[in-house]
Amino acid sequence: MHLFEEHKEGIEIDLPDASLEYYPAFLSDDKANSYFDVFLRQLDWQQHDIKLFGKRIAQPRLTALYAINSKEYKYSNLSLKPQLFTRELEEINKSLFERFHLKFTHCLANLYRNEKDSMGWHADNEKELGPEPIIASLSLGAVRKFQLKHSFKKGLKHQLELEHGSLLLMKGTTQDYWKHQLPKTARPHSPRINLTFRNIL
Ligand SMILES: O=C(O)CCC(=O)C(=O)O
Ligand SMILES: [Fe+2]
Repeated sequence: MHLFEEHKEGIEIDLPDASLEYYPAFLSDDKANSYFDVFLRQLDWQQHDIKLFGKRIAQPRLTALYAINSKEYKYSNLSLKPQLFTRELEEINKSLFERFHLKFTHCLANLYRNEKDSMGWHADNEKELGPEPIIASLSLGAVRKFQLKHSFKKGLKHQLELEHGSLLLMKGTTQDYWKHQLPKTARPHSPRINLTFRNIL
């Protein structure tokens, strides 16, 4: 009982100019397993092209956008039209409100099919997210490395492993001062799903 309670606690990741909280067991293993299966089947996974140095290339992952409204989300030269939250996404959104009193309108889902899929260095600082956006990032499936680097102070970096059922909250000035990425890896990995809940104004 006591151990279980401890696991529900968040860990503050202490980095300058950032505000990061990591909840290793935000979801129970059972709940995380069932969400992983549901989202893998249920979400409308698409592979979009992005422009990189003037060339069109396919994003090295699949994505799907969901929301409580029909507001589009623009990022990396893409404008995505959301579908309405599924019952399970609504359930998670509700639990984020109950647990943290955070409200989100959108969920950008990412599917990393294997170790070759990745997301490059970026900050989630689109102006529709408003100043000091809060992003709640839920991880399901394979454990992957998540890296952060300071945008202005050279050499300042951090790395963590995002576990099955874990939640990472990025708050405050994190997006103003830090970039993050999910690198590809050499070691074989099974699929990973990441859900990033965001509030789009
Ligand atoms: O997959 C992850 O953990 C990161 C996803 C991310 O940074 C994003 O969707 O903006
Ligand atoms: Fe991001």
